[in-house]
Amino acid sequence: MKLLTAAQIREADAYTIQEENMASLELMERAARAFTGWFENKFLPTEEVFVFCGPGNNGGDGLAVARLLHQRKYKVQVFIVGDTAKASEDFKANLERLPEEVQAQTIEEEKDIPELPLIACVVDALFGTGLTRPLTGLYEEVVEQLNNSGACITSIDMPSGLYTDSQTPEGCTIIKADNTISFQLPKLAFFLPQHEEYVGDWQVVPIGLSEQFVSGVETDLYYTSRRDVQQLLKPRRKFSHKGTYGHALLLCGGYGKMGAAVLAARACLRSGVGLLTIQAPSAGYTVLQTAVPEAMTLTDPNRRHLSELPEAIDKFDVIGVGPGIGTEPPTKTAIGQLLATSSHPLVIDADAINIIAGSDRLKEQLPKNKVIFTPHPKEFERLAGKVNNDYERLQRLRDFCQEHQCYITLKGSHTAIGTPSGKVYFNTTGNSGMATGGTGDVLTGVITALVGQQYNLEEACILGVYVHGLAGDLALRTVGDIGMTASDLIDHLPKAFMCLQQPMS
Ligand SMILES: NC(=O)C1=CN([C@@H]2O[C@H](COP(=O)(O)OP(=O)(O)OC[C@H]3O[C@@H](n4cnc5c(N)ncnc54)[C@H](OP(=O)(O)O)[C@@H]3O)[C@@H](O)[C@H]2O)[C@@H](O)CC1
Ligand SMILES: Nc1ncnc2c1ncn2[C@@H]1O[C@H](COP(=O)(O)OP(=O)(O)O)[C@@H](O)[C@H]1O
Ligand SMILES: [K+]
Repeated sequence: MKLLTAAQIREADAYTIQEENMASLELMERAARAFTGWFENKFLPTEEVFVFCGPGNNGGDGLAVARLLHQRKYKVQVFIVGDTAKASEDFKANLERLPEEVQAQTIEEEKDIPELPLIACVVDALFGTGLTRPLTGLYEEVVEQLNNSGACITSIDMPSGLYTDSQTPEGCTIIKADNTISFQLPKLAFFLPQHEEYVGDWQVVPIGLSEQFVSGVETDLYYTSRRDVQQLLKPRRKFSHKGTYGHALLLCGGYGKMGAAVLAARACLRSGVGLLTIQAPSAGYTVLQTAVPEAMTLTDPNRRHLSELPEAIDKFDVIGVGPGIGTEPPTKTAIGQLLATSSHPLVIDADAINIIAGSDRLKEQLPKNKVIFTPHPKEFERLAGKVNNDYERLQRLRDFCQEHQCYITLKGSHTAIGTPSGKVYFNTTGNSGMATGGTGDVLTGVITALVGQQYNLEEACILGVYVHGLAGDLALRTVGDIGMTASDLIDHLPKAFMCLQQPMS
């Protein structure tokens, strides 16, 4: 699914209004109804609701929401901040529609800002996607007081003060929402870790924006929906055999880190690979043969770390390398040989990333359109350099993928997948239970298996990251977030694939 900029969202609104031959006020009413539907499911009508409205259409939404909540028996108070002389037409229309019983006050100076009860329910309708500059003066003061009030804040469309798709200048005041309910499409800002305390939990509610407009609009930013990945999933064929689904090689494990090889291997097998061979330091032989009996095990001549590539490496369809391998000099040499000689797709993780990050020569040797890197942010920084904020990191991700013609899954709460053509896909599955050692090794195994099954590299990244997060979400239901381990993810991979095989309701 596409992510749109604030400017494109404005165009989508205008296009929809024209296409459906309706008044813009009607689209605002739809938005207000969609928001109110979510609100009713979340908060009981016994709640006293304080709606803070700005001068634009976001404020107009707030006024419409206040009216709808009043109709649904909530006790509502409205506060209009600033000068309404400049207010938008739809704001003015909704102000007129506000029933007399709903108290509406104007905040014209600091002393007008109300003191809220200890447990207050606030709707933030100050600014949405039309924000053009940092909040100052009265707006800044209101937002600061709301943030300090301890109120439960729900933002309409955007937390007020946060830029939709570019870096908000340093030190600006922004609403710290508990929930953000966004219209039709999530906004780029929601996917960036630096905005966690402002956006809170976000959800999207549909308002029927023109599908024709959205399908025609140009963007290189996407987020993955269940529907997107279901379309990628390949059925297994009746007359297929293990040779149909690829022979993967994992170069993983080291003395004291043989578990990384076990996790990657078990995840690879649970993701549909036909055959799996692991090459690991000889100290791992018994461990691997015992823990992963389905895999074949080759031993490196070195007892403790990887020092050689296997013979006949060409027979493999894909090679996953990195988890647990360390950065000893013979391992560095082996990684250099791999990059120089391998004609296969490579899934490169962990210490293999660190080794390449430390050598410009190795970076130059990266085979084009054959490599997937799976770094966490620290590994990415080693590979691509330091950045000052999440927007810079995103740009660096695109630049690196384009320069080296590679794929990168930059791991995190919303893993960002960069492609050689400069596209970025944000993942939408996963949870904080996955923030535990070994879950990255699992991802390496999953993606390696998918490449082995002839998914192209872009598909393997998108599907692999999604199903890995989905396994985490399914594990959440059985073991919760605190007790979740990487092995739980592996155990839930089969169920995750089964979920994707179910038709969407
Ligand atoms: N379009 C539609 O049909 C639909 C839109 N919808 C809703 O509308 C929202 C977008 O509405 P919007 O474009 O009116 O922008 P909004 O966020 O209310 O703010 C703009 C106003 O604020 C002002 N301003 C900006 N920055 C400022 C600052 N720092 N400090 C002070 N003032 C500042 C700016 O005036 P300026 O001074 O820049 O001329 C202008 O007056 C969107 O998020 C969604 O909620 C839905 O109802 C669906 C249908
Ligand atoms: N808060 C979170 N929400 C969703 N996914 C997460 C979260 N924290 C970590 N993950 C996922 O868990 C994995 C962690 O990988 P990584 O840091 O490489 O772990 P390790 O090196 O221990 O295997 C990544 O796939 C990441 O996206
Ligand atoms: K808002």
